[in-house]
Amino acid sequence: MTDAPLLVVDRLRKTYPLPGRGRLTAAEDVSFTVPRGGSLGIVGESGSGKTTVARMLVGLVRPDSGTVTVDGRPRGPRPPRRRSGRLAHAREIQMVFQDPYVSLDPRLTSAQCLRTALRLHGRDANIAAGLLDRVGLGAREADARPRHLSGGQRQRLAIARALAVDPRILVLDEAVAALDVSIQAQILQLLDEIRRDTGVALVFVSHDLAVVQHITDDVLVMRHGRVVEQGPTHRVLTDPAHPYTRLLLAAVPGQGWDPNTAVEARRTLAATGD
Ligand SMILES: Nc1ncnc2c1ncn2[C@@H]1O[C@H](COP(=O)(O)OP(=O)(O)OP(=O)(O)O)[C@@H](O)[C@H]1O
Repeated sequence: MTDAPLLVVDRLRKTYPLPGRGRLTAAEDVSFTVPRGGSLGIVGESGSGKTTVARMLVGLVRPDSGTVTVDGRPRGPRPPRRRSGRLAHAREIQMVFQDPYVSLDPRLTSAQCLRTALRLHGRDANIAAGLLDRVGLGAREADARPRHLSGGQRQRLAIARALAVDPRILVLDEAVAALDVSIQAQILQLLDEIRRDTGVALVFVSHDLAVVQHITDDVLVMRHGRVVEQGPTHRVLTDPAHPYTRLLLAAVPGQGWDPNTAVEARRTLAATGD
């Protein structure tokens, strides 16, 4: 066990071609670290580049430049060719998406889905029941196919499948955004427990500050592809240094919330060109 960070992301950059000429910079100079068992939130509005960064971490998007290193091992721009290398690569980082429905095989029951993932990674398929139990799914859900599960149950299954691989890092991209608030709270609590029990590190991508508030140690605020602020979540959310972070906080509905204040804050920020 060392004190070196588990995940080191160094100056990731990604551009996409724009229709006609030129390129859009979706991520520019994005750097951060996550300690073993740590949890980092990546927040920002729609289009700020969060998903692009998350996808570069897992290898679904190829960066123009920059590096991702897990436990001292640089991740190549493409998954390794050999099967053993590919499996080891998948064990480093797993991703859970906003809509698990599209990433779950509709033909498999929950138990079959987990057993398949466990076997693929050379693990004991008999621990499937324990994993289902871990995420709060019972015998009925074990035998159900995804279309017969609720949104929250499907997300629990997606988390269990990611855990079946025994990953070092779990990247969750808007993983609770489609769920209603009470189910969101249950899933967030579950993730927090899993982190404490297994030591898996979490990277939590969300447009919702309330979501990262409770389950992340550190937060990174993105705007127009750049990191405008990063630091301990409590500090950033209670004493934000950047006007854009203040704008995001003003936009969170709560007691006494006034949408006009949020709209006005945005106008001011746009006018300063910050
Ligand atoms: N495959 C692509 N081709 C071209 N442009 C893209 C592509 N993927 C993303 N973009 C653009 O890159 C920018 C960042 O998108 P990204 O999805 O990373 O943002 P985001 O913060 O995750 O937003 P959201 O919360 O809406 O998903 C956006 O302007 C988006 O239109």
